[in-house]
Amino acid sequence: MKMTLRWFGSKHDTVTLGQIRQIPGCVGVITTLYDTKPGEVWSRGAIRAMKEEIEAAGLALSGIESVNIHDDIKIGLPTREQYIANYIETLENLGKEGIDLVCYNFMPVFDWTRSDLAKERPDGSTVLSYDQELIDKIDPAKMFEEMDANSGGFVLPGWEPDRLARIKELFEMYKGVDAEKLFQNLVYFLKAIMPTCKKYGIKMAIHMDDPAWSVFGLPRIVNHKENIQRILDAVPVMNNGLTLCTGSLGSSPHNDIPDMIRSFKGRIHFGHVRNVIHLAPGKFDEAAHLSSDGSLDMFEIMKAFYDIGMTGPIRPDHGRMIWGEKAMPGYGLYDRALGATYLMGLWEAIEKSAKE
Ligand SMILES: O=C(O)[C@@H](O)[C@@H](O)[C@H](O)[C@H](O)CO
Ligand SMILES: [Fe+2]
Repeated sequence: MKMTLRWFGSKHDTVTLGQIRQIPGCVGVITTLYDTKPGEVWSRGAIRAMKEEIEAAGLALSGIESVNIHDDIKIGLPTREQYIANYIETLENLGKEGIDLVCYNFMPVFDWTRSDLAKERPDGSTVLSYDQELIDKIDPAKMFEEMDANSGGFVLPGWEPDRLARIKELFEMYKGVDAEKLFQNLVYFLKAIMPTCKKYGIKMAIHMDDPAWSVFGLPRIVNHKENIQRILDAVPVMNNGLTLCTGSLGSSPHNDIPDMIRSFKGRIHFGHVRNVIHLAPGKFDEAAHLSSDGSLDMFEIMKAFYDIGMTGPIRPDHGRMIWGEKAMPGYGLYDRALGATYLMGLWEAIEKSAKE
């Protein structure tokens, strides 16, 4: 396991590489070219510059999160061919720069969804939270405005404003796309990119849907054990793998996460580890990483990662906002640093007791 932190680049992030370097045990960052749009080709020069900046700060570029997938690929439009060709070119440029891990998601229209980006918890910290009853009252077309108004001026990953203009049109375009069609479109995409992934040893790591159930009537296909296994089986090569996100899977109390980690052994290339607290069906808050602060058993989760011989990067996923920090919701420095050191403490204990 390599401990890493997500970083949005010096133009967009309040957290610096120098600060990340000082988190004990944190060896790399997971990053992206935040200014690129889904469907655009990433130039080799831009990738190299990003890598050099990170390495100059004494850290590794441990993977990309995300190279986003254009909606035409998810919908399965004829125009997907060009966007797939562009994606392949981006993968080639990443491969040539020695980058071998790419996280992405296959959620229609919206990336992760929350009803509140700064819900106050009893200790005064604020967290991202989800309440299905509140979401049901929101007009999906207004969702971008809601998120934007609550984001404290930061551009949220997956909620880039240029998508706002197309929201109604996007909903129209997804009308004929049910879960089966979405799955077939994912398989089509994966089959098309696999030769390039094999050539450069690139591990594609699909992120789980968040929350793990259908939102605004849009289909979900990466949300529970059987669905995820079906994706792995459809393209049964190592390069078709997972970003195992405990917070996304953990939004549903029905997901047995340690069991899923064990059964997906060999196909988990990246881990997002965070805790959530279940409040009622369809209602949860993000919590501190500590097991006792939420509903997930982080010891069992880290133990499962240890048992499968996880060698890829793990990052503390979203953190709470604490100590007056002003940062992108979920992505402040302080609580993610606490999370990283806590997870490394669990790992050290598991590792040492396994050797006794
Ligand atoms: O990790 C998470 O839960 C989120 O921050 C997502 O935005 C995630 O980065 C994407 O779904 C991956 O493509
Ligand atoms: Fe995640």
